[in-house]
Amino acid sequence: MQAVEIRKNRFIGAGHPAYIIAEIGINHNGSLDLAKQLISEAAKAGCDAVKFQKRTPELCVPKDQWEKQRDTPWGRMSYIDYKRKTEFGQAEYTAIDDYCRALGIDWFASCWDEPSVDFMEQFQPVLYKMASASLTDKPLLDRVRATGRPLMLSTGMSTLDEINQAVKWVGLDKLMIAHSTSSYPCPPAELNLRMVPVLQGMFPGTPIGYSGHETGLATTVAAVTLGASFVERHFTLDRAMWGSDHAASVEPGGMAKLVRDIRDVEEGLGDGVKRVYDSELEPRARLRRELTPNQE
Ligand SMILES: C=C(OP(=O)(O)O)C(=O)O
Repeated sequence: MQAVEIRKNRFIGAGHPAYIIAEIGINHNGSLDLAKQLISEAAKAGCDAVKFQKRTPELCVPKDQWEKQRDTPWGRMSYIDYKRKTEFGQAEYTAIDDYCRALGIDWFASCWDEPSVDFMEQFQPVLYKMASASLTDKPLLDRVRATGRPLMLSTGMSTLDEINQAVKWVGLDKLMIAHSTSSYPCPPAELNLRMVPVLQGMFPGTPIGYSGHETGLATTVAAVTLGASFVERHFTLDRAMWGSDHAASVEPGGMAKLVRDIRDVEEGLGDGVKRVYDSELEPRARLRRELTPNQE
């Protein structure tokens, strides 16, 4: 499997530590302060990157939903106004870019429409993520590919035919593919983690990862054991916060544990070459019975 170099000396793929992404998405609830706290906690937990979702609400919300009324922490308002209120713009993303640089953590976004890709380009992101919902959106995939940056393609809610079609459209250059199931939260029975090696078999030269929406941590660690070279989990300060993605997110303590467990598993997997370690010599001498020649 080839690795994709997303920035100088940071590769995603076989032989490199799993790239761990804290998906802030829309869990900042429109607050830059909250976004900064999330970035800081993700960096403390040892994550490689934080991720956001960038949309132009007028292009992403179907027209028949615009005027639907909704209760929000800011009072009752139309769905389109709510989406506008929770969308970050120039000032917030400039501050996020500065903050992430200062903390030494990567950041990028999934872009849900073409102007959002054009907007993100000013920040020269390490990569673009395409959400599972965008896998069949050829104009958007084309726009992202035209940037020449690495692409992480998520495959939730998709058939194998749709995945093959999307890969034909985008090509294999600097491509990474994430297995995912788009249920929030996703029950273990629908995680289907064996799709990680199946996708690896379908696309042998391409780093395969995992974008998880389960509530626990063990299954994300298992995805790494099965070969995922990057993982993404939603991230929140408090799962009880108002908003659609908080409940299926990981809190800072959980994220620190997840990072630690992934790093332990990566180290623990070893190289598969059987050897007797020096640390085993003393127990070996002490615990093995001394056999007489005719017992051997
Ligand atoms: C929804 C997203 O991703 P996924 O489909 O991997 O959950 C996203 O990145 O915005």
